[in-house]
Amino acid sequence: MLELAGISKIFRTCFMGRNQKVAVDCVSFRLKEGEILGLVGESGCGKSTLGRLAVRLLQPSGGCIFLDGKDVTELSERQFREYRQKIQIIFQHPESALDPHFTLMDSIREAFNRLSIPKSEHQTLLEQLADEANLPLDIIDRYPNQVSGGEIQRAVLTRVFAFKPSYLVLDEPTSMLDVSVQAHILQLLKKKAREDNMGMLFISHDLEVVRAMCDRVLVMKEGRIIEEGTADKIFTDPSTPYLHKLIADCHDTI
Ligand SMILES: Nc1ncnc2c1ncn2[C@@H]1O[C@H](COP(=O)(O)OP(=O)(O)OP(=O)(O)O)[C@@H](O)[C@H]1O
Repeated sequence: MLELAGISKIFRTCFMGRNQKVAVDCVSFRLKEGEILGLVGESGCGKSTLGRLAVRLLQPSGGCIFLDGKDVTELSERQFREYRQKIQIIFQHPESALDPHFTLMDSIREAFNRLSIPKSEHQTLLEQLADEANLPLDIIDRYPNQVSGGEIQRAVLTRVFAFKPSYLVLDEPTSMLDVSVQAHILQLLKKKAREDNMGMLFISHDLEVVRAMCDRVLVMKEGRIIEEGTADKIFTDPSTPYLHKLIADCHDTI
């Protein structure tokens, strides 16, 4: 279980930190292994900040993060290293996750090396992971600028799957991809959640996708969670005007 308890993030935004922005305001939720939890809300409400807090890319201003029962909030970067593999994040712009000077294979191999996987096992493991992520092996020696956005995202997934994470934060993972590639990657993620019991925090503007993907949904407004429920309940019976408007705006853009 990944648990965030009363998590806040305040950004100090000008000289001497005199201006401040409360991006996340005392948010609590639990994510079970194998569960896909959606996070929706208007632009700027704090979704990405919350995702980054969950994987400790940002240090919270208050509250606690528990990973499988262990309080990891105050662990140093070195102490957190053993947990880092358990919780991974995938961003909207896949190219930002890969070094442009590395081939796709170099980036994947770097994960194998971090995991101290013997060289003799690299090829078999690569074939297995690339197959899962639908990454064609004939493009593996190319650089990120020589492949499509969908192929980069598949390479990112191959790399991330190598860590066998228990939890994955997905921050708009397919919004830059065309619709057919998007559908394949979403299917793949759902299969992974179910078969490998991976818990996923799925951040998206696309409420249709959230409805199709998620078991439960959190609705965020101005740094707080204002509504929470099963995907069916949230979308068929929204209880706040804010969520009504989000749903209506989403239909208008389709
Ligand atoms: N490093 C930062 N310094 C100062 N303010 C920040 C920083 N990062 C985010 N913010 C502010 O915190 C608020 C929440 O930002 P965040 O990116 O989490 O929103 P979001 O819901 O993910 O938005 P979007 O859907 O547009 O990506 C915004 O007002 C943003 O301007």
